[in-house]
Amino acid sequence: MTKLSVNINKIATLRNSRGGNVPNLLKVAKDIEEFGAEGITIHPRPDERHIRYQDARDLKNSVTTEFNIEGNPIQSFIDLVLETKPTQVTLVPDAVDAITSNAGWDTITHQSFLQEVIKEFQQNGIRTSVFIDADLKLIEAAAKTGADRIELYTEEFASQFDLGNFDAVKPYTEAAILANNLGLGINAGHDLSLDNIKFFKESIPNLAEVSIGHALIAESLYLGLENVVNMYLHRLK
Ligand SMILES: CC(=O)[C@@H](O)[C@H](O)COP(=O)(O)O
Ligand SMILES: NCC(=O)COP(=O)(O)O
Repeated sequence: MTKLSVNINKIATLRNSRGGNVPNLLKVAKDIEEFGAEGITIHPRPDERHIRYQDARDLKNSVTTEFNIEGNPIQSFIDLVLETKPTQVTLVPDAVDAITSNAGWDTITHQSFLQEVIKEFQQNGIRTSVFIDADLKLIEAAAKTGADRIELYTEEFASQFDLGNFDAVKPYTEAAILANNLGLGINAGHDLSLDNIKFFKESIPNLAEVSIGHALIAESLYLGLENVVNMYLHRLK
């Protein structure tokens, strides 16, 4: 079974556009859990344009499913994660001014840095995951960082799927087989949607978790949040 973790960045974006507390991020997260999602993901960015650092603290006291915090391990992010102690931290090498995540880690170049931060998170009881492209050399190097899991960066798959190029999943399948052999757990995310999730899940052996935000919230505008969460759960069975 693959767990669904809903990324609520877009709920915070909507809230921040008016400066008040509508929609209420904590209530939406609670409702998403009640609708059946197995996790809540946030990706605070240094400019706090959507998720604020205080949101992470508030959510820690309220989320009862798996809590996943994603981000680039700059010192303020490391401090926030060590303070809030989520279930999982997903390390993403996003530039400060990136509109959204646009690359996975070079686990060869940054191996010793990753080893160091991963060790610190693990010593604090936090599961670690490394955002990564479906590249076998980088997956091998990811295993050497000591990470518990990888998160496959699925943007390339999603854009090729939209074009009807279903073979684009092959590198992800191969990456997952290698990761399984190396003892790494497998997560995935970025641009996954109701259209592509079933095919992706069926192509990836032992897919532990997907985190989905942008498409899920957009789909909810038409279909409703509860329906959409359940449609994902159905496709992930
Ligand atoms: C790592 C990843 O792919 C997601 O966290 C994505 O970057 C969401 O962040 P935004 O909502 O800021 O686009
Ligand atoms: N880790 C991926 C994530 O949390 C959501 O990405 P997206 O669905 O907003 O592209």
